[in-house]
Amino acid sequence: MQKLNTAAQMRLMDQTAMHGQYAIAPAVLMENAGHAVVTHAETAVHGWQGKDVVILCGKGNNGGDGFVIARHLLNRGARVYVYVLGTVESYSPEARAHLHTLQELADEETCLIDYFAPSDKAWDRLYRRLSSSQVVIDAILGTGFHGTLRMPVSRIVNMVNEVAASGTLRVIAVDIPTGVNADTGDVSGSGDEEAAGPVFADMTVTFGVWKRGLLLYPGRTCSGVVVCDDIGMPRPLLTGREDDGAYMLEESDISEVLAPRSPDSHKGTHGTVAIVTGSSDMAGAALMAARGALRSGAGKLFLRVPARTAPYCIGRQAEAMVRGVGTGDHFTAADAAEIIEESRNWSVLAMGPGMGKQEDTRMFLKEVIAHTSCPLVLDADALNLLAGERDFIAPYGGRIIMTPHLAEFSRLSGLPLADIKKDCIAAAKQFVREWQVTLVLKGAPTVIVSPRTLHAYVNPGGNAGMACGGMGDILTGMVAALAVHDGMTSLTTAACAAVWLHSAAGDICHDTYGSYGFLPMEVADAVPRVITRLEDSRPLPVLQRPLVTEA
Ligand SMILES: NC(=O)C1=CN([C@@H]2O[C@H](COP(=O)(O)OP(=O)(O)OC[C@H]3O[C@@H](n4cnc5c(N)ncnc54)[C@H](OP(=O)(O)O)[C@@H]3O)[C@@H](O)[C@H]2O)[C@@H](O)CC1
Ligand SMILES: [K+]
Repeated sequence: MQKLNTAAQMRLMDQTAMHGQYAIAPAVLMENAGHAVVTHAETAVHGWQGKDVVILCGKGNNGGDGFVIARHLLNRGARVYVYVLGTVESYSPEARAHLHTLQELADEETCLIDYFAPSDKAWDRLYRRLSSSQVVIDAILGTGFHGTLRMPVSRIVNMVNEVAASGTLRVIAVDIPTGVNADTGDVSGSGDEEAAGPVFADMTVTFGVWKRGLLLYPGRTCSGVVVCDDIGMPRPLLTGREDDGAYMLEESDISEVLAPRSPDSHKGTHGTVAIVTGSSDMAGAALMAARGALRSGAGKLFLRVPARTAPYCIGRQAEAMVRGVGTGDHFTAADAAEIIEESRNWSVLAMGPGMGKQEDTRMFLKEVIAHTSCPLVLDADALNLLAGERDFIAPYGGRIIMTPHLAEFSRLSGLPLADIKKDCIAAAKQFVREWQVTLVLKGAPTVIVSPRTLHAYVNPGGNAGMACGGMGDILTGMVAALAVHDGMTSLTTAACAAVWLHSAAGDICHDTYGSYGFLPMEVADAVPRVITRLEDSRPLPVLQRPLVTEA
């Protein structure tokens, strides 16, 4: 799991490293940061030897990193053209010290320093320099960026993007591309066509831990390949958990919690999953949720649909035990007692996909939520029906996982879509604080929030081919099956595992089909392959390791 920090958390981390108990000299961290960029980017630019490199150094510490980078590039045989956008006096002591060293190395041949003062001539010179170079280092702004890029930075960034678009210039961003908000992934110029956009980098070398903006869209599209270097930060600062924590899920997090099946297990051991959903014109949603659960290892699967929907479901998924409930084409309050009674034998109950938005289905739903005791997964129409029902839901929140996509989340929470998109982690946390449920906010990326810790877990996987009706229904079934999987310590853990497996299965389909036309059922069918891959990569427990290995 990788920590995802905000700019403020990064500042605190830097301050603690430098001025707290660890007392690391500020110039040392900057030195390590600059050196890290040169090292990590070397392969991406096919070696520095003989390269012409433009280094754009802003007036903050991101610019200071640029001075260090210039020095190391000289040692590796590059020619550097350093553009200094601040005044010498305005730099921090450590940046000024590194600039001083660079000034001592300046010459006409390999190390040109340009104290950039905008004029027609200066713009022209910069454009020509960018056009004749192979690499540009974006050390203009880092975590200190806010708002919309101002002159002269805005014009410099436009120029970099224009020249890079011709394909001859590689763009390496220092810490985060200039113009990307480190907290939210929002970018300069979004929603304002007149304003300058952010730098579009081929690679970003980020320091200490990931910044949230590198993973959240649209910032993610600007970051290229991201490499994180610890730059020698003390380990407790890199791994410590913060109150307002956010973390990026990794494969190892999931393989850790997906315990291997015991050889003497049976279907009863692997959870009895119930899916109570569907309506007459949406039987497919119920079937897809069922397939998601079955492909994720549900031991037994009960599918309960409205009576008139049942003929469309019976026999379509042979492993599911299907029965119609009531007499109509949607659930009504009168159907609740039957489901509540049956739920005593179920380990988990999922509701919502294709359920319809009838008023009496709302009554059904509330009755079932209030009178069952197993974990509940609520998706799609269940969420539409529960819009604004915070006070009703919160007392049951500890056993509820809600899985809205952005539009459902907007209806449910009452938050405008634009605000959610602007800072989806903050919106998700605020919601969980109030509703007390485990939240899976589906989107690119999907964010999971725990009601116990309010930590947010961001899933980096998945692809545009998954933007298709039915993908969410598959996930609903997967979340339900994993909620009762051995080894899941909480509903949040199960939700994280399901989301990660779902996207990894989607990525397998993407490898086969590309971004168009693979089906939700195919994603479900790829899940066992992902689980097998995880099992194969898991180190054997000590007792299962062979004592003698043959040479
Ligand atoms: N020990 C450490 O701390 C370490 C830090 N490190 C490095 O420091 C970086 C953070 O440095 P930082 O805090 O100095 O901020 P930084 O990103 O350089 O920018 C500040 C300048 O941006 C300007 N500015 C803001 N918005 C703007 C806009 N819209 N348009 C135009 N200008 C705008 C703002 O101007 P102002 O708005 O204040 O007038 C201010 O002058 C971090 O990303 C990492 O690279 C590493 O060396 C490791 C050790
Ligand atoms: K930068």
